[in-house]
This record gives sequence, structure tokens and C-alpha cells, in this order.
Amino acid sequence: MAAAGAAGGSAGGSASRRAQEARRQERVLREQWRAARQQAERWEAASEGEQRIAAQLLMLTERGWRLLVDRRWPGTRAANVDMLLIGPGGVFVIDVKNWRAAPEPSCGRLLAGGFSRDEHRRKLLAVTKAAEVAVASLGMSPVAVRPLMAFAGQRVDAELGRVRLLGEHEIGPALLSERTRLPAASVRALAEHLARVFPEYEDPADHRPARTAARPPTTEADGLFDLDGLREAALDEARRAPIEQWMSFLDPEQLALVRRNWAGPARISGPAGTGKTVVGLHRAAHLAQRTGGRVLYATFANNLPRVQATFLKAMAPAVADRIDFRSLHSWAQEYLHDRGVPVRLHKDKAETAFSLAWKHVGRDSCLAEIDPLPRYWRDEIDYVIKGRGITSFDEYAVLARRRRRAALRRPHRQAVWALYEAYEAERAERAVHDFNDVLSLALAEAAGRNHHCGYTAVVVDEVQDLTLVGVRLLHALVGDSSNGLLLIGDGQQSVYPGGFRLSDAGIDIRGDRGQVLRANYRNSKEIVDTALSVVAEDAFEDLDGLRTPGRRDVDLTYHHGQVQRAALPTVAGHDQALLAALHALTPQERADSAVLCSSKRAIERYLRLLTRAGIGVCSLEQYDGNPSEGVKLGSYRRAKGLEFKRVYLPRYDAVLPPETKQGNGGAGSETAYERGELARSQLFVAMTRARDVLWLGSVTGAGGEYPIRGE
Ligand SMILES: Nc1ncnc2c1ncn2[C@@H]1O[C@H](COP(=O)(O)OP(=O)(O)OP(=O)(O)O)[C@@H](O)[C@H]1O
Repeated sequence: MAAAGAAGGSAGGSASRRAQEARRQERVLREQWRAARQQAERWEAASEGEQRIAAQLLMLTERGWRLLVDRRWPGTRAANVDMLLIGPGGVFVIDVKNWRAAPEPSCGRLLAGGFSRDEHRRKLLAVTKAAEVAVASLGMSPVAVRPLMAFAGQRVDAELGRVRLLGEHEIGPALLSERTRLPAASVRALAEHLARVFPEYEDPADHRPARTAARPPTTEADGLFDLDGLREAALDEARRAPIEQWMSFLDPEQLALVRRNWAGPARISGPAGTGKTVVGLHRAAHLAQRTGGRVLYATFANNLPRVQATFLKAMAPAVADRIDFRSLHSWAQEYLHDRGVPVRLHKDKAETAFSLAWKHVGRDSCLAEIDPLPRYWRDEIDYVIKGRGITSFDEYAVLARRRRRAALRRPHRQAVWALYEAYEAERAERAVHDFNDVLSLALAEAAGRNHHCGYTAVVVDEVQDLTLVGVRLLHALVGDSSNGLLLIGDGQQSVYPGGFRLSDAGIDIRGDRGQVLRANYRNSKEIVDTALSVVAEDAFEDLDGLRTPGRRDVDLTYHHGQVQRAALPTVAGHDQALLAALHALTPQERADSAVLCSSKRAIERYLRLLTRAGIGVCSLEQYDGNPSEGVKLGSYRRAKGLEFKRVYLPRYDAVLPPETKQGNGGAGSETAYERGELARSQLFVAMTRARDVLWLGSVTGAGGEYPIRGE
């Protein structure tokens, strides 16, 4: 038994080893089989989900959308993109998921069933970037390309950074309700281009029949399309649309600026209508998208931020809530308030403080010999002294007073300083601040904070309207960080007194960080020539200190605008001509028109006139960039940065002072010349707002002049 047992033991041992080996192999095979089955199930399920969602999206193709399904990610051998959807609402890069657990956005990352699935979000963003690069060659802004994750079998409508998360049921309605951004010709061209760049995907390991069921017809081999033809078609379509839908075009030069990397503060300048704001808006959206941070888009005027916010929301809704459109002063007040810094801004009391200071130390001083109007000296304090942050007489005594015409010798400067000190004393007695104080306080606060302002980038539009302290404040928020500060503006459109150079603000813009746009996309030759003739003699110095002649070279690309003149002998006749011109328009044409005036008084007058004549009016103070009924009515200054299909300037020439008479502060003096220069700049701005019609009304007989008065 023992031997048998021993022999039997040896045979039994090898059988047992074989059995163990067999078991091990079985376990391995089972595991492989289980994995293969799971893989197959996942694949089949994903494929079903993909097809269900594609079927949903097919209904969009009946409404002008184009769907490309299962495409190869360019530059890779085996990676694919589930879908590319191109339609009036933009370009969507879609990743379809068939997850058992619902997606959960958490602190900017993607989770599902408690596990991180963020690699899917990151891959989608990387493919989206490839799509952005692809459409950039057609002049399309990266902000029109949007990543979307579609979840089969889930109900979800959420956002995760720039990625939209939509469930199977939500995706169709959500995309259908997207507002129109692209005209039909662009949709066609983009789809054809993307079909070429993202070819059909062929999985080397996939022997299933091609998934054609959900694939709509795509025309892929039409050859190269005509880019100019496309642009023309897009422009034609936009021309018919309300003016609010204009701002979605970019040329390759603009696009390059939107996407560029700048190692420090940058600046974009260029004549009126050259697309500076369009670049600024697209860049703000692009930076918000790319960095995931917040962007401040600041300007001087109160009404412009509302309008720009509306445009941006239409253009790039996914990032709209991360871009703050603010007027500089309202932002600064809030900034101080949030930090517990007391501000007592009181315009009227500050005005009283100045009036008293003028009465006590200004009116009878040598200043009155130069200009007896207190306004000039108030401006000197506001724009030259406080606006530039001057705090000692020694600084002021030697200051180059940019864009100020009256030459001030030392006794005059001493008199100005005495006036300034008296004003500050009166103001302090009333314990109130003026607008300049708000900016100075905010600058002191920001400078001490070492850039912890919560913004990754600051874009400043119409920078020429800001004071030096205002620009310093915005610079302090982001410092010299890469892509931090972008200043956009045009010195020819300065409508406030005084000026400064960027170097005064310690902002160093060098090399390719200073860019100039030259192609005017808004005004025809006739309108540009008319506007330039107003400022032809007014050479101006821009923020870089460069002197430019008033009649500057502009490349024209838009050829449809015309100037209409109505010169009538009486004011009554002139006003009748204006009313007749407005009555002749359709309601939509009136909504795309603006009546612009140089003073508050004139605005009030034309408000009464239009209302009595039954013409609906929408004040520019209220206008927010959404299509609204009624003729827009406002001042030249409030029209800054805006544009209209038709612009009506009643008695436009009445504000231009005659240059003949002589006298202190009167026509012919240096200060009067300076006022005239500002009036001409404002008129220039008003004229260049017109796209299709610039209507210029004038009164040829006596009584056609307004007293010159600012707002
Ligand atoms: N590449 C382009 N193709 C067609 N239209 C364009 C293009 N770029 C800008 N536009 C259009 O030109 C007009 C002027 O653009 P924008 O307001 O940005 O110019 P701007 O330089 O900021 O003007 P301004 O200094 O006079 O306020 C807008 O209607 C805009 O949509």
C-alpha cells in the first residue's frame, strides 16, 4: 500500500498539478471572457446610446444643421470623435456616453457613481481644441466651438466649465433653442471643412458593418470653397438681420489676435470701425474658456457694458457668467465696498465744493484771463491733476499737460494749485468723494493686494476715455502677467479733455504686444470721408505718444453706406425734414436707427418732438443690446462703441464753434480751440456710428446754433 501508495501518490501528484494548472488556465480564460463580454456589452450599449442620440440630432438636420458621426481625431491614429454638429447655433463637438451612473460635476471635475471620470472631459476639451484650430482657418472664432457631453439614458442639463452636459432627452430641445449665430452659407462651408479635417473613423479592430443608420448625408468632396464668397454671403445675411446680430465676424488677422499668447500687457488700436471691440469680446470669451478663470471687461461709459454683455452672451453663452462687463467707476465702488473701504461719492456736493473754491480763489485770479469759464479749470483738476494722480505742486509745475491747449506759466499753475487745494478742502469739509477719489482709493487698495483680485485677465475697451489713474488701477489687478491686460482704443475718438501716455502708467507695451487693425468693416467711403473731414486738421497723439494726422489712412471693406444731407433755412423746417425721414422708415428700420445729439438739452428737445409725432423712442441709457422697438436716442458720448444702420444727426454743425472771433476763453482762444477739438472728436464718433445711412441736418438761416454745452 505504501509502495502502491507511493506510486499512486506520484501519479496522483502529477494529476493534481495538471488539474491545478487547468484550473488556473480556466480562471484566466474566465477573466478574459468576462472582460471581453463586458467590453462587448459596453461597446454595444455605447453604440446604441450613440445611435439613439444621433437619431435625436437628426431632427436638427432637417432644420439646417449638419451632423458628422464617428470621425477620426486628426493627428491621431486610433482616436475618434463621436459627433460633430454644425448649425445656426454654432459648432458642437459631441462625446456620447452610456454610463449607468449619472454624471456629477464636482469642483470643476467630472464624476460618476462617486468615481472620477474627468479624463473624458479632458479628452473632449482636447478634441474641441482641434476643432477650434480647424475652423480658425475659415475665420471663425474659437468661441463658436463648444464641447458637449451627451448622456444616453440620463436626464441632465448642466455645465462643467465650458463643457455642456445634456441628457438624451434634453439635447435636441437645448440645441434647437440656441440662438442663431451662423448663417446657412457658413454652416455649409464649416461642415464641409470639418468633414475633410475629421475624416470618417475606421477602427482597425472593428469588423462590424459601418454605422450608416444614423449618419446623415454629408457632402465632403466639393473641393475648396470660395472664402470671399462665403464672407460676402455671411455679410449679406447679417445685413438683413437687426444690428444687434452684427458682431460675429472675424478675419484671419483678428482671429490671430484673439488666440495669441502675449507675455505681458498688450494693446490693440486702430481707426473707428476696424473691429477692435469684436476682437476684445472674442478674446475675453476665449481667455475665459481657456483659463477657466474670470475676466473683467471694463470701459468708461455706463451703458456700453450692458450692450457688450448682451453681445457676448449671444456669442459665447457657456462662458458669459465668467466675464464681468462693468463701467470702471461702478466696478471700483463695488470693489471698495466689498473690502470695507468707505466711499461717499456725492456728485452734487462735490460740484458745490468746486463752485465755492472757484468763487473764493479762482474767479478773481489770473486764470480768468485765460478762460473765465470755471468748466475749463474743473477739467484741469479732474483730468490733469486728480486724473493723473498728481499730489504735489512740484510735480504739477513741470507736468506736460497732454492734449491741453492753453499754455500755463508758473503763476498760472500756482493759481490752479491754489484752486485745487481750496476744492479739496471744501470737499473734505463736506466729507464727500468725487469720481476721481473713487479710482484713487481703489488703486491704493489694489496696489496693496498684490494682484489677488480674482481676475485672470482684464480687457479695457475705449481705453482713451479713461484717466491715467483708471488705467493704473486696472493694470494693478493683473500686473504684467501673460495675457493679463489688454487695452483697446483709438486716440482719435477721445471725447474727454486731457490725456496721458501708457508709459506714464508704467505699462510697457513692446514688440508684437502693440497691434493695429486697419480694415474698417462698418463705414463706406462716403461716410468715412465725411467724418474725417470734420477732424482733418486735428492731429492727435495716441496713448503710445505717436502723433497721427487727423485725416488718416483707412482700408475700406464696406461699400453700402451713404450720406444724406438736409439743409433747411429754419429750425422748424429742419425738424420737419427729420420727422419725415423717420416716418418713412418701417418699424424694423426705425429700431435700427439712432438720433444722436451733442447735448442733454438737444436730447430732451428731440425726445419731445419725436414722441409728439408718434415715433417710438428708446433711450440709449436704457438700450441693452437686445433688439428693441423705437428709434434709439442719446448723446454722441453715449453712442461710443455702438453702431446703427441709420444715424440721424440733427443740427450737427451747430456745435462746431466759429473760429473767427477773438477773446479770452471765447472763440479764437486756445481754450476755445480745445473745446472745438473735443466737439469735433465727438461729432466724428457720432458720424462713424453709421453703417448704411448718415443723415446730417443743418439750419442755414439764423437761429441754427446751440450754445456749446457738454453733457
Ligand atoms: N472681420 C469682419 N468681417 C465683417 N465685419 C466685421 C469684421 N470685424 C468687425 N466687423 C464688424 O464691423 C463693425 C465694427 O466693429 P467694432 O465695433 O468691433 O469696431 P471698433 O474698431 O471697436 O469700432 P469703434 O472704435 O468705432 O467703436 C461691427 O459691426 C462688426 O461686426
